[in-house]
Amino acid sequence: MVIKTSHDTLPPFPSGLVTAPLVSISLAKLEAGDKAESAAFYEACKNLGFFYCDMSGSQLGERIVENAENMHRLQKQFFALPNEEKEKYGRNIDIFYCYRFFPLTIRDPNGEPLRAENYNMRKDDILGNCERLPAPQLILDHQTLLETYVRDCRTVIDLMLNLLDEHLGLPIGTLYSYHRLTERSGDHARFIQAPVSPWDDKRIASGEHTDFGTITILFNWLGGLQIRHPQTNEWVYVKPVPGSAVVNLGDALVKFTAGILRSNIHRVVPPPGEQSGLPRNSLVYFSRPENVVVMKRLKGGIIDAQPKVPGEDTEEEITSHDWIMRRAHGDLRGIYTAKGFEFRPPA
Ligand SMILES: O=C(O)CCC(=O)C(=O)O
Ligand SMILES: [Fe+2]
Repeated sequence: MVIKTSHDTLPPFPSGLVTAPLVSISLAKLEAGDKAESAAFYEACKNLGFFYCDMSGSQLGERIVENAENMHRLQKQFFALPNEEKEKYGRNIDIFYCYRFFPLTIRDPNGEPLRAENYNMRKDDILGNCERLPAPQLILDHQTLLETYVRDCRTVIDLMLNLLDEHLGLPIGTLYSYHRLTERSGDHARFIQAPVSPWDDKRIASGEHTDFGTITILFNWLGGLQIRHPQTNEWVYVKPVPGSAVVNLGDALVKFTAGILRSNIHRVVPPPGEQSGLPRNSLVYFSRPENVVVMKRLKGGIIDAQPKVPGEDTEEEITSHDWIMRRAHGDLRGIYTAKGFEFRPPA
């Protein structure tokens, strides 16, 4: 079944662009224990670290797609709030979560700099694992949607973690034991909005990154996401596919598996072709290890046979919480690959 989404209300992704070689993995088949699908999933996790997750035919998946559309409507309402209102839930509350914006050099008709914006909602706030950070009434009014969305994304991620355990030769439940839903972690849902803006090499270069958590579930409606093709090193577009999420692995899984799994570098550029005159939204669910987990290779299974990663012996022990903060704001900016950590100072 093709799930109804709002992609067809927007101009189409241009034909003729070089696109990334993402395989499509069926959630319904993974849920049904299909061995060939599970093998294809594991290959994608080792080779590109990015794949489409086709949600059709899965009750859970179809609810996620429907709610991604509801979240998309909610994020447009949120970003349409007056700037002063959004700023009440900004850096004064938390340096990482809540509302963040980056003023651009382009201005609106009133001379105000346009903003690239995001709004980060911690899973622990949404699930009641901690005292809630203040949030606008609009967000509080959508608690059921937010909670369902978080739980559903995590059900998909937890299924994938168990499959990874199996392929890595770890006891089933090993990876989940570092990602328990009830424990504090950096998991969060993110709304993203970029205004219509011209191509800007410097800004785009400063946005190249790998995700630093575990597994990311992404929905977007317009093109603009690009990954660096691991063989050709060219930047290639990831075409949005209605009814599918883009799933990618983050650096925590590279580190836990000493480089068996892959987190691919990616970036976001202005939407291509006919889509270029539109603001761009995306919706992301980031999963991350529990705050207290120490970020180092796991013991057991085929990980033990992995060669040493450069720098592994001399690296200081760091918890997931500190790793995220230092990756986001501090002295650990960069990408983490099978070759080790590559420092990338902000442009
Ligand atoms: O907007 C997108 O399509 C991707 C966003 C992304 O890569 C991120 O927020 O980490
Ligand atoms: Fe990302």
